[in-house]
Amino acid sequence: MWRTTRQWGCGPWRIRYCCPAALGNIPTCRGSRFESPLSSARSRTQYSCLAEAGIGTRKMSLSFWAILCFLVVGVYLATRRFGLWILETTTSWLLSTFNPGVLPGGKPLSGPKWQFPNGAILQRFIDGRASSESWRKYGAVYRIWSGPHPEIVITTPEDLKHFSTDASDHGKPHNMNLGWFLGEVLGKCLGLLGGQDWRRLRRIFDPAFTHSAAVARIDVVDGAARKYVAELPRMAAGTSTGTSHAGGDKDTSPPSSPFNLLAVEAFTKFPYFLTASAIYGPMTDAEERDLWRVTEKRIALAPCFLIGGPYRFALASRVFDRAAVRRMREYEREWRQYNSRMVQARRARGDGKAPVVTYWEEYERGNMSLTELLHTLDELLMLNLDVITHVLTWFITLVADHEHVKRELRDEIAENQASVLEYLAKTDTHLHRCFTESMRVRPFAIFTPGEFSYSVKNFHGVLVKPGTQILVDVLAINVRNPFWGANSESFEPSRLKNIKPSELRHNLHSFGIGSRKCMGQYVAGHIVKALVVHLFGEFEVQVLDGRRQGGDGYDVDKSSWTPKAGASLRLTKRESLLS
Ligand code: HEM
Repeated sequence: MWRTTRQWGCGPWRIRYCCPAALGNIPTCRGSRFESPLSSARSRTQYSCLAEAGIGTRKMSLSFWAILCFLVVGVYLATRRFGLWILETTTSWLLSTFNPGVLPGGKPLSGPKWQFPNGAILQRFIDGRASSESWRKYGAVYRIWSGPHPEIVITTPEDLKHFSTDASDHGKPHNMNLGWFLGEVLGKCLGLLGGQDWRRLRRIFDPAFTHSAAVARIDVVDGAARKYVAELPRMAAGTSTGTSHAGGDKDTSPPSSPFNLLAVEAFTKFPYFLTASAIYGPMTDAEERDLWRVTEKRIALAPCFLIGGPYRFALASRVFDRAAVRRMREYEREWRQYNSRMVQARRARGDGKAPVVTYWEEYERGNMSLTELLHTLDELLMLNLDVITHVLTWFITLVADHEHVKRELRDEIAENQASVLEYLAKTDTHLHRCFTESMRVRPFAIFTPGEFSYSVKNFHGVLVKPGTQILVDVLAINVRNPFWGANSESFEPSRLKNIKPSELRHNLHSFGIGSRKCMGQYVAGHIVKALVVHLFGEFEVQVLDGRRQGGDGYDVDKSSWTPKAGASLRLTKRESLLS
């Protein structure tokens, strides 16, 4: 029995399901049938009208529900199909209208649409090579988005030259335009600071990485490379790919030659621990193990830097992914403790000259904060782990895969066997040309991290606002640039023989521009070249797997933000070229 009127819907769609009170009677209502306790004709008439009205209402309610369902399903499907498109199109329009990054008097600017949830960050870092190619359609200067921030991409040597004119005064945007999560790990490192703060930190950290400091350590680097290469057969026995060519069950004894290695697996730790020893001085096995343990925690945080969305904001990160924030805080704590322990150990063994001790003293004197120190140490080690591994894996893969280049390198190594240390420091050698050429064709970042000028920049008529981040499309400069000729994509170190360094300034991007050039370039160069010399001096190295059918393509390891060589190599011991 109904005692009250029931209604669904609203406005014209409001339907009375059963309305006895309107007639002053109380019918019993069973299902959709009305049964009246009254028997008069009037009552019957009233009830028959009501019954008709009930049937009409029922029909109406059925059509209403059908239409409503249709609408709901339609909106749902349209949202699924076009919601993202609507969101991205609206956001792109809003951003390019209210935050264009360029001044109205100049040429208009186009570029790829803003993409959910972080602009073009993933395409830029994870799929840089394909993006650089597909974004060519936007012209010589175009705009991409980093979250809500406009970033202007330049692609020609003329614009790079113009951008470099005030390079010494370039600034860096807050947290590289990547948001809160990255800022908590790296926001105060020297590479992300500008102005006086950058100058202050660079003065503190520079001395251990100058050209002369790097040359003074070259014997350490050479000795470590020799030892590492000698250990490779043993290491191969313990890795997933380190199988002896002879086949058979895997055992842990060094494989008989030849044996196979994955380039990324085999050549990650060598440059890492050598860079670490440039900061901490000689390290024990336990210290290396501890460092690698903290590093693994840090590696696990890296995706949160690029995904964007909630990770751009403190509160949203905490709400959306509390576990990631907890892991980040845990890493912070362990990184601080690790460095503090290392300083104590150096002081205890009387090694006051280790750079880490000097850095710590600067912190104790108040010349930099603990956050600046720890973030910069992270930059030197953790952030650059991917960079230097990238360079090394491509250097080895490309040389191994070009017979004439490899032959020339072996001959040169043999000629220089009596003076390897001087050989490693030289820059007018085939070895150095191979190093530069591999960075030319396989840059670690297709788009530079970026920086901004404090003055208006006019690129092909586009007037970029001061303070807007500007990126260089490295592939456009290093490869598509007419300066490099028709076969610019191929790995041909001899092409560098007759090019003056001044000509390379705006036609090659390898270690950055102006006074913000890479601080670790000499140390990194020696490490990478030393390993290559000993590797090719002791082994015949061939690319076993990872070459794409046709052309110069190779498999790429995309497990991190730099696209490292994904090749596996076959190593065969040969008569040593080194004394
Ligand atoms: C062969 C390997 C390396 C290459 C190709 C390389 C390349 C670069 C590039 C292109 C920049 C400029 C980035 C920008 O535009 O903001 C840079 C900056 C920097 N690099 Fe490297 N890098 C390498 C290894 C290293 C290593 C091993 C270290 C650590 C010791 C290091 C420390 C730095 C620092 C501190 C900066 C920031 C400089 C500043 O802003 O003043 N790099 N590097």
